[in-house]
Amino acid sequence: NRKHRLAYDVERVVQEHLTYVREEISDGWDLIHQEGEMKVYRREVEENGIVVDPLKIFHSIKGVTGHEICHYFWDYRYRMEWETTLDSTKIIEVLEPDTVIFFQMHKRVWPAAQRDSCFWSHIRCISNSEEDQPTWLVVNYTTPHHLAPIKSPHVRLVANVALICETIINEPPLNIQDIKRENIECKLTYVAFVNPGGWVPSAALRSVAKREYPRFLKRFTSYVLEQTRDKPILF
Ligand SMILES: O=S(=O)(CCO)c1ccc(-c2ccc(C3CCCC3)c([C@@H]3C[C@@H]3c3ccccn3)c2)cc1
Repeated sequence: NRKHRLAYDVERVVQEHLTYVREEISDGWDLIHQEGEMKVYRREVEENGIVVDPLKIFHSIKGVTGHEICHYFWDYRYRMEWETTLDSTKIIEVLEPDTVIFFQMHKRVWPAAQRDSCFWSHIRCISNSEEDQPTWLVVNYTTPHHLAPIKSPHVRLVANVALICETIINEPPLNIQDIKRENIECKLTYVAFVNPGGWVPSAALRSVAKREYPRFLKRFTSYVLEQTRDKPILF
């Protein structure tokens, strides 16, 4: 039986991401940016002349767990502290404790019209059978909502975004409570399928994406490091 009206959609999209995240970077993906452990790949795709380039970022961050990364990404309370490309974000519906619906106003990227987005956002822990750490993930997926009417001149973004995290414990000490932050590492995969929802100059959008995604992920992961530095590890 269904937990809420979007439960089937959430399940389907989560399973899709779990299937594709393991897919090796095949040909057709260009490495467009590399910075330390961060590798940013993009495929150039246009639909009806609109740039909808899929984006895939691999990154590993020492000193935090996948649970901590997903917690700070999903929880709206922190969003405006790390998201510099938003004018506003608000929860418009809580479907269940780990699934909410957000409405966001994105900062205008001249000369394009201002974008807004409405998506369900779901956080989940997937504990695999082996003893190693579970996988944590967050999915943000566009959904219509009566409290998020599309109002001109704003253009509704269409987004399917996932942040999938594994936690690695390097040189595990004998008992788990002795694990220190220098023993842990989060390996994350961030995928974003963003359709700007209306025409944007291709070159402009590609250069904005190339600049903004690495910046956004770097700022977000630095924010989590600083928030968790002196807190007990959240596995
Ligand atoms: O990871 S999330 O779910 C975090 C929750 O907020 C997410 C991240 C990014 C976006 C996003 C929204 C708008 C735009 C463009 C489209 C036309 C004009 C603005 C872009 C383009 C790719 C460039 C971009 C990339 C990163 C950050 C901002 N800008 C991306 C949406 C959701």
